[in-house]
Amino acid sequence: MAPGTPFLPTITDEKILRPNFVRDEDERPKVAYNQFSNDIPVISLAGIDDEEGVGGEKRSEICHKIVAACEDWGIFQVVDHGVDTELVSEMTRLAKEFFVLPPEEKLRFDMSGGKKGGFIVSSHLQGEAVQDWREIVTFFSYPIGARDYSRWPDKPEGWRSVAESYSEKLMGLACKLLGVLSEAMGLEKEALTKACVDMDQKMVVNFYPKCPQPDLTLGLKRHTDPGTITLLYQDQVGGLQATKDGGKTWITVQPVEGAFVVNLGDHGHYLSNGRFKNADHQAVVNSNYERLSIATFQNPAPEAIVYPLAIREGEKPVLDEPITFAKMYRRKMSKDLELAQLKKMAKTEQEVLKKAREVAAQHKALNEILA
Ligand SMILES: O=C1C[C@@H](c2ccc(O)c(O)c2)Oc2cc(O)cc(O)c21
Ligand SMILES: O=C(O)CCC(=O)C(=O)O
Ligand SMILES: [Fe+2]
Repeated sequence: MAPGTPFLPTITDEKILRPNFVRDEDERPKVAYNQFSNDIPVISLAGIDDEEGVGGEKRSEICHKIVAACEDWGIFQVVDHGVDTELVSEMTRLAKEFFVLPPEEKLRFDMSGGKKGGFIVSSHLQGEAVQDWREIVTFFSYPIGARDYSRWPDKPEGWRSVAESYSEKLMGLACKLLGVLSEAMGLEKEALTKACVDMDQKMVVNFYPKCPQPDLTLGLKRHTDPGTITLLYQDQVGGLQATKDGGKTWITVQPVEGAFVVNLGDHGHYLSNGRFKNADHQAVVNSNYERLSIATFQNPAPEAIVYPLAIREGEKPVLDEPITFAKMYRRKMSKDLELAQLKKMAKTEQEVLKKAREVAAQHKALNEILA
């Protein structure tokens, strides 16, 4: 590796995890990457476009399943979703090929200096105390007019055209799902997409290399997504975990060939006045296999106003006042950072206290010997 190249999890063969990847005990994985659960429903979308009346029962059955999953977990999987299998496998092939490029090629898109889009180790959040065991490449795909292709990978060949088709198809699928949720809230089909004003879409390709000590770290720490809805394509390795009891118990989502994992983010949660959950999730890694996932985040425009669209009888609004998505996002990110830094300080304090106790015990022992 050229001198000065930053540490990349893809190119190390170290057997001991570096300390900046080691999580506090309470954050470490509790369930194995391949101990799969079927608690998260897998929903076929075949028939979702049927008109009301003849065949309409199929649509209403699908809608019921989606709504129940959103109320229970805020996360579900979809199959028969209409996104071409060939397109998905082309996108995943290119994504895998990107991560095996030499470091200097990936680092042409380095975004650690605060660039909007590109390649980075661990996270979009700079200044986190502990790093995630992942490399990502991220690019902004909607609104189309705002695309900055200079921050999209230009290798492997074909990236741009495949990513463009993939992003268009996923935008369509996301809008379809938001239509279902709008209707479940008693609103017109377009209500949620309209609340996003001009919907943003951002792709994050996550690559989780094999890890020497996977029990000590996470591929992606526990979080909720900030936006409206996220569609995640994952390979068959496994590692996505969800919790609905604040992190006491975790389940590993069973990978399903060709499926998208759909989860609601904070914006979806607030617009439904808390009726639909913002899925609390994380990704764990392992020492046997590398893993790839592609997250498509559907977010409102930064200036879109965030406030519940439907407040049911007897409910209080989950937000005190309307705020813009940009403000909501900034607040979330600075809260996340603050929490991580407080934890780091508390850890340092604990270490200082522990040292002080050890020194005091040594003094006591010495005094006893000398007495
Ligand atoms: O990478 C992610 C994952 C996710 C996220 C949210 C909040 C966190 O504190 C965190 O560590 C991860 O949602 C994202 C949202 C983005 O806008 C960009 C991302 O890269 C991500
Ligand atoms: O890779 C995964 O399984 C989770 C990815 C994720 O949660 C994200 O990118 O926000
Ligand atoms: Fe996520």
